[in-house]
Amino acid sequence: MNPDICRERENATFNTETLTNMLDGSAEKTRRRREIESLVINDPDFQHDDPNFMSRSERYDAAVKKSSQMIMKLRDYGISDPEEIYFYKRTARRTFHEAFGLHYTMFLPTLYSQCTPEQQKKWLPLAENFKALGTYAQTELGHGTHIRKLETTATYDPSTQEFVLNCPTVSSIKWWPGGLGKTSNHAIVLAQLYTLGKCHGLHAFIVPIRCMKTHQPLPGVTVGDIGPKFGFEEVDNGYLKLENVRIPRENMLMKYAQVEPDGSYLKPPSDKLTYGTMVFIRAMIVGESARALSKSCTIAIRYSAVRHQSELRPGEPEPQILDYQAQQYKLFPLLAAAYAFTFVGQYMSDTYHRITGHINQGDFSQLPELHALAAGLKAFTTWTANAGIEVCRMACGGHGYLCCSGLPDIYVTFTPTCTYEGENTVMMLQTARFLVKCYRQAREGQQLSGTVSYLNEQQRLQPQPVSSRPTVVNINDLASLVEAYKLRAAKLVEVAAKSLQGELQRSISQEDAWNNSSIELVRASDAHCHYVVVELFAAKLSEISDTAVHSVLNTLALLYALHGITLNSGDFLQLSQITQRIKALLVEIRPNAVALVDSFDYNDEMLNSVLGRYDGNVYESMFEWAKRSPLNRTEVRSFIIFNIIQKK
Ligand SMILES: CCCCCCCC(=O)SCCNC(=O)CCNC(=O)[C@H](O)C(C)(C)COP(=O)(O)OP(=O)(O)OC[C@H]1O[C@@H](n2cnc3c(N)ncnc32)[C@H](O)[C@@H]1OP(=O)(O)O
Ligand SMILES: Cc1cc2nc3c(=O)[nH]c(=O)nc-3n(C[C@H](O)[C@H](O)[C@H](O)COP(=O)(O)OP(=O)(O)OC[C@H]3O[C@@H](n4cnc5c(N)ncnc54)[C@H](O)[C@@H]3O)c2cc1C
Repeated sequence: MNPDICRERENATFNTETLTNMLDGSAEKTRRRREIESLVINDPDFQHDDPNFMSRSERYDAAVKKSSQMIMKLRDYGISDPEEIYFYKRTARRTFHEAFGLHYTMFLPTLYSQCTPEQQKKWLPLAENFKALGTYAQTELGHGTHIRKLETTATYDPSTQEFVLNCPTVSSIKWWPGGLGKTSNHAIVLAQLYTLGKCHGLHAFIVPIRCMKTHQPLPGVTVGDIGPKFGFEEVDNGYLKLENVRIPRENMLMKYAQVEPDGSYLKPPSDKLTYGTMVFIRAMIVGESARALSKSCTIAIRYSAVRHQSELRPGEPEPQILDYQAQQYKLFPLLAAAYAFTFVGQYMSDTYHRITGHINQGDFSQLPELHALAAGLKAFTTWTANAGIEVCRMACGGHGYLCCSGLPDIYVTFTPTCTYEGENTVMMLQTARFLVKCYRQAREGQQLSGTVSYLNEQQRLQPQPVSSRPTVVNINDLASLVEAYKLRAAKLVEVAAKSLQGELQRSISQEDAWNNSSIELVRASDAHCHYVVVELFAAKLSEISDTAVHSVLNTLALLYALHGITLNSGDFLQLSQITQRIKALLVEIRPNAVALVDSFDYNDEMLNSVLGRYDGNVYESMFEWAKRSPLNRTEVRSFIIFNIIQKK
């Protein structure tokens, strides 16, 4: 064990196991999680070579094999709890995506949430036993964001009681769905529904695309892989062109909307229920932001504890780079954000399941807030985590640029979360749409609830416009900082609403007024989400009984809130002493930095990082990893180089 990293652990002021148990929910949950992870770690079937040493085809083949093995092994172990399945898979997957990922994350959840009981009876056994292997085909070459303009059509033929699916233009070809290119034999296809000559907008259909016996594309189906990407190399994101493909009427997902045998259309209680799977994934991505950022911080902080470089005081030994204030200022606010997002991810998942429970009982009243919250927090946390992973990589110097550091793979796998499941800017605008509506309701005296109730508070403090009220902050008191973030959010929502109002008074259209206020609208959503994160971090602290853990997390929460003020100082009164306070907090966190990342409890296999190894033996491991590179399997035949030199 590297002596530096041993010393770091000896210096910690709290018990990492206590914090790990808190993050897991209990000591028993930690035990069970580790037990499941060890099933993978000790399984020779999962000890394979680094995908970075493989071609794209080899990576895809390995991913399919691993997906298949996981299915069999989970069955053999009798593991069926979704959270336990997740622990098993994320250990086996390491940083990479699963070949059957979309089947689990979107195909199955769509069947669960949008099939009638009869349809579930038919499709769930097929899907749960992987006879029907599916994906979610919504995006087209011409449209990803603006889904009301998707062009694929599903036209009802009452004479045969079938839908005829077509991609009428090149821009209507389905493009991007994960697992579509080679793996899936079915797809949930989002298409414009036409019946009795009328268009009823976007609906979901189960479309067989490959023969379940031969796996060959079915008649009228052109399908394939879209080619190499920035990352996701083991995933066959694909294209799908449908030409007069006929499916039975019963293949339209009819839990909410129906087409009768005669073609008559029965509308859903809300036309946004078709969008439900997207809200689910957005809500789950918030937790993925926390995991990607916490893994990156684990790697960068452990490495920074064992890396010695440069000279802090002449004549003294080279210090650990973690002792540089600049390195702490890079990493510790990200460590704080990783904890903040861990708590927000738990809150978002709980909120999603609570509200969808109400929706399943027919109460749709909280759907708008759920959509706005999931959209905003998905954008806010992925933008922060995306940038943070790169800061962690660069904080590791040259070795961070090596694939064996794990950071390039974390980055290229995580970065599309800023785009997929709702491009972040578009999501922030969706949240703004909800905030402006709530602001107007508050001004009319309506009582708001949930995460926007602060807009009522600010109205009561009238007549001073929010924007004119000074932000007085007690920088040592988290409650005071939460208030500052609340006031900032209220201020920026008011600024955005007034910008819209001003535009409208110039008698331009609502749409142009909206577009001309987009900067203020996005900033208002960003401020709202930032307030929600700070508020949830503070609320979590009140649940912690262990004083040592409470103290170290309180320090992180103060750092997260104060650092956020310096990043947005234009929105707060710049408090000159904040920087001094941040410096003092960095010093306070320094002895606990390694223990804080240890508490995330990522085993080496899952971390997949030579720099972030638990034992800190970085250099020896880097050398061993490099020697395994395929390029080192053979010596370059000298005459090749010799001939090149000769030709000069
Ligand atoms: C491991 C995981 C791998 C995942 C891989 C990635 C998978 C994917 O990427 S799948 C494809 C994802 N694609 C998307 O997310 C598309 C993003 N675009 C959209 O969601 C929509 O086009 C959107 C929201 C931008 C605009 O939708 P549109 O129908 O035009 O609505 P819009 O006119 O803006 O608003 C109308 C109303 O609908 C509401 N609304 C919009 N979307 C939703 C929703 N999902 N749920 C509830 N309400 C919604 C709005 O709040 C608004 O309400 P109100 O009128 O009360 O203000
Ligand atoms: C790795 C990966 C996996 C994917 N998997 C799937 C999948 O499994 N199934 C699936 O259906 N799709 C999938 N997608 C597609 C993904 O959902 C879309 O790429 C995403 O919704 C963004 O849409 P777009 O590509 O059309 O971007 P665009 O909307 O064209 O975005 C381009 C730019 O236009 C801006 N913009 C667009 N509209 C507005 C607006 N109203 N106001 C202001 N600015 C705007 C955006 O902010 C952005 O800057 C995947 C994509 C990736 C990268």
